[in-house]
Amino acid sequence: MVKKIDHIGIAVKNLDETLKFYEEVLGIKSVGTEVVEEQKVKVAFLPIGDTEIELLESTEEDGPIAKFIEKRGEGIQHIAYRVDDIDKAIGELKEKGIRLIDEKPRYGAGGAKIAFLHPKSTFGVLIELCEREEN
Ligand SMILES: C[C@@H](C(=O)O)C(=O)SCCNC(=O)CCNC(=O)[C@H](O)C(C)(C)COP(=O)(O)OP(=O)(O)OC[C@H]1O[C@@H](n2cnc3c(N)ncnc32)[C@H](O)[C@@H]1OP(=O)(O)O
Ligand SMILES: [Co+2]
Repeated sequence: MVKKIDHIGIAVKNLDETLKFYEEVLGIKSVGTEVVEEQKVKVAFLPIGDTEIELLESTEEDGPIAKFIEKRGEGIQHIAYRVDDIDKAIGELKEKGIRLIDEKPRYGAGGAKIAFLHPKSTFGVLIELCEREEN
């Protein structure tokens, strides 16, 4: 079902400050930022090897990233796995009784189709499924 790690999602309080660390200290460059209103986030993508780091800052006080930081502090919030066919993957997971946050794909950054699985059903990790065109 899963092809590779599409990205690792990291919740941060201040995207600009965090970007300085990634770009200037680690030398991993961002390919741009984008606001995804539905998820109440501003994101930056930083490709590294065959995958990407996704830095997420909340745009609203009640968004999932704001809530995560309030409860757990800054840090890794989700792991996104690339799938070829997200509708098929959702169907298979549903059949297996896995708790889905999204029963239908939504649109994420870069126009990807995304869907989240509940961490209570995945041994404690919030998993995002992600279908997109490019590598
Ligand atoms: C832009 C897009 C893209 O890539 O293109 C994105 O990534 S958007 C990325 C941001 N969007 C999302 O995360 C959307 C999907 N997320 C959600 O729907 C929510 O954040 C939930 C995952 C359902 C958590 O919601 P909420 O905090 O209200 O629920 P809750 O307090 O009832 O938490 C239920 C239990 O799950 C745990 N929990 C909560 N968030 C967690 C996380 N990120 N990783 C692992 N465990 C987590 C809590 O500690 C709690 O455990 P205990 O009961 O043991 O204390
Ligand atoms: Co993501």
